[in-house]
Amino acid sequence: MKIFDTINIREADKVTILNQGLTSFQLMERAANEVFLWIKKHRPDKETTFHVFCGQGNNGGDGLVVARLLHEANYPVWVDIVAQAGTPTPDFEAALQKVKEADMECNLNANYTYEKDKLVYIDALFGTGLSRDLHPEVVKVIERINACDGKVLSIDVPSGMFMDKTTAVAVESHVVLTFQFPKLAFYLPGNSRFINKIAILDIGLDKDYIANTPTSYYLSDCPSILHRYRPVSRFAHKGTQGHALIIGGSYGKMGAVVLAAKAALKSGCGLVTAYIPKCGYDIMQTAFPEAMALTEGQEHITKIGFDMQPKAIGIGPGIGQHEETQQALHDFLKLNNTPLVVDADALNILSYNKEWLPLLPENTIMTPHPKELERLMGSWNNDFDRLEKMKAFASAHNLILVAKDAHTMVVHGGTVHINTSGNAALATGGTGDTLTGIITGLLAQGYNAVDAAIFGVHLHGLTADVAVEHTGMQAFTASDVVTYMGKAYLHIEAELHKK
Ligand SMILES: NC(=O)C1=CN([C@@H]2O[C@H](COP(=O)(O)OP(=O)(O)OC[C@H]3O[C@@H](n4cnc5c(N)ncnc54)[C@H](O)[C@@H]3O)[C@@H](O)[C@H]2O)[C@@H](O)CC1
Ligand SMILES: [K+]
Repeated sequence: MKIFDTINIREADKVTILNQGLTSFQLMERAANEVFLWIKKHRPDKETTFHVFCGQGNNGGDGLVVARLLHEANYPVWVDIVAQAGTPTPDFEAALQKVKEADMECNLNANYTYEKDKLVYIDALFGTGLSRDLHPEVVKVIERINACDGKVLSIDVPSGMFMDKTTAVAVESHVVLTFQFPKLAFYLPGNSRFINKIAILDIGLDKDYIANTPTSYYLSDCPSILHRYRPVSRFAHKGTQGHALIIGGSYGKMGAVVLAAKAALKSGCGLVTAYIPKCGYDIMQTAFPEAMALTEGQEHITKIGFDMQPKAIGIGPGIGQHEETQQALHDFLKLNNTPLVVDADALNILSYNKEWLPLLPENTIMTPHPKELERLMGSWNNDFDRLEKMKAFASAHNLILVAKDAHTMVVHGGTVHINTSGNAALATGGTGDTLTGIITGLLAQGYNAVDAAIFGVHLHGLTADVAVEHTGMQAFTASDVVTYMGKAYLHIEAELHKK
């Protein structure tokens, strides 16, 4: 799904108005009606009081239309218009006129009469048009909303959130009902406290404009990753499903390579070989009998060489940073042309030896967590700066960056795919190793590198989404990524058959 910036969203509005023969107020009414229908579906009881806070731009106009529709449907509604939140737009004025005609409680001076129970706040102070810092009075309103017990529904955007720069103060919303497109700012780590759930409402914007307008940002939700999925052929055998090689492990860190190897096999590849130091031989053969094992070095890897021809290689889980291992990595990279996934200490070794980066095959996939990312490409000033630096780094080295976070981002060329699957259960040791295994396993099966990264990240998150119902959040472990991979695939198959 495409993520557009504010300029493209405005353009999409204009094109829609023109092509569908609408007025801009009719589009506002259509958008607000979608919000109203969502509320009616999710809040059918009519005892809830809706307290609508409106600014005076078009977001405030949306708020007024929603308030009127709720009133007409016999919900109790209060409206406060906040004078310092924008200057009235023509569509806001039109919406206000209709509110007045509907004879509703509408508080033009905004003296904020709060009720205690059964309260839902509708946040319509600012939308995508916020362009400068908030007036102190608006900050006060937002702080009061955030301090209250009621549920907060934000229309389009949590008010106060900037679309293209760092946000200091914004509404902490429970659900953002956003129009047509997900917004980039929703998925940035610095904005996490303002966002809980996001519902994307289709307001019928021009389909051709959406399809034909390029963007750098995409959301990877389940429907949009389906075209990257390669179901297993009826004629498959272990030879056609690909052979993955996982290189890693050192004394005390064998679990990482066991997890990665298991995840590679469970992702669907035909064969997995683990290349490990001798101290890990018994561990690997016992913990994971399906894997073949090659050993070299006693407690850490001192050389990397093998006769087999894997389809893909994942390197790094548990490998450590011993000097001999560093040299072994360098010598391996000089000779290797096989598609590669680099993780953990292999990434750290590369961070200390950036002159080795040109040795990586084109489209090598790197899977750094935030600290590893910083070591690789330097620090960033804010989330937007981080995005620019990731795009520059991936392009400069012809790499695919998988920047792990609550919303993992897959960056290649100038394009960023933001993942939506997964949950906080994944914040536990070893889940990164399973991601390396999954992506390596997919590469081995013949997925191209971009598909392997985007689909693999989604699949990995999905294991946690399907697992938590059974494991709970706290008790989920990296081994559960492996255990629930089958269920995650079944979920994807079910989505595929819905189409
Ligand atoms: N296609 C869509 O997405 C649609 C969007 N609509 C709504 O229109 C909104 C955008 O409307 P606007 O562009 O009017 O912008 P907003 O309603 O977000 O309000 C910003 C207004 O206040 C001014 N302003 C900016 N920063 C300010 C500040 N710190 N203090 C005071 N005033 C400030 C701006 O000049 C602008 O007029 C969307 O978020 C959405 O809610 C809908 O009405 C129709 C369809
Ligand atoms: K809003």
